[in-house]
Amino acid sequence: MNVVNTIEQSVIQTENLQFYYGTHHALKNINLKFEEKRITALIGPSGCGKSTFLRTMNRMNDLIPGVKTEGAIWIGKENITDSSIDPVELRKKVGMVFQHASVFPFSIYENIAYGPRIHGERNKKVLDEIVEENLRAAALWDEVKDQLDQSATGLSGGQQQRLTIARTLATKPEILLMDEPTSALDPISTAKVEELIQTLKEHYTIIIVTHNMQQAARIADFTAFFLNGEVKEYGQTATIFSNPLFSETKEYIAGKFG
Ligand SMILES: Nc1ncnc2c1ncn2[C@@H]1O[C@H](COP(=O)(O)OP(=O)(O)OP(=O)(O)O)[C@@H](O)[C@H]1O
Repeated sequence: MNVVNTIEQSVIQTENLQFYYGTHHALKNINLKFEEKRITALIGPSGCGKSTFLRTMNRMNDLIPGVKTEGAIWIGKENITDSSIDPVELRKKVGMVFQHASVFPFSIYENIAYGPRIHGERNKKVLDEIVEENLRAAALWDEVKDQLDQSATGLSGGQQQRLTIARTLATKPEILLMDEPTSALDPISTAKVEELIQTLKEHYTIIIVTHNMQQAARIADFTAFFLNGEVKEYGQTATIFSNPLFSETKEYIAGKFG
């Protein structure tokens, strides 16, 4: 089943999206609209296609040999599955945060400044501003402002994840894709990252894969339940969790399979 959200403010929208790993049909006719400056959670059992779907939205799957995408993914008027789209430019607009924080083995400062510098920014004052602005945006500034020259690898797991988010924000994305961003974190770090994600929706459209049902219920405005490569059910999170249409959704949320 495919449910199209009727709200007009969508930033990214898939249309009859199909995805194949060789002969394996991993995504089947996905039609979803993601509303601007809202958090959408993608939930569903292992292997149902959540990560594959997330990766189609910034063309990360292109790197895998033998894959095929059909249908369209619209960002504004652009179909980003089109071969004319530069994936490097696309990934600036559609940033991605992974399960494990991927800090560079450099200083905290350099983790943020590196990207803008390789894109040509040489002015130290401007770089200082970029570092501060993005560390603040990722709710990390107060914790690290006196140790910017120290190695990022010395930070806690939760701080490293927020640093990874700060680095992603420095590319000025519109859309943030998050693939289980807290699954490797302890409960306190998870709470801080969740709080951060909720503040980020003021400026960004966020799509997050999570196996943590409480997390989806806490932070997501909308939820899409994936099953066997299809969107089985989509709607407001409160409705999906309290009054789902399908028994499969209800059973998955209740932890009866997964
Ligand atoms: N690189 C790949 N090559 C071939 N098949 C793949 C590849 N990555 C994923 N698949 C297959 O595609 C299907 C969807 O996988 P995907 O990782 O998207 O699911 P998922 O819902 O994110 O699972 P999980 O919750 O366990 O991360 C699975 O059958 C998986 O085995």
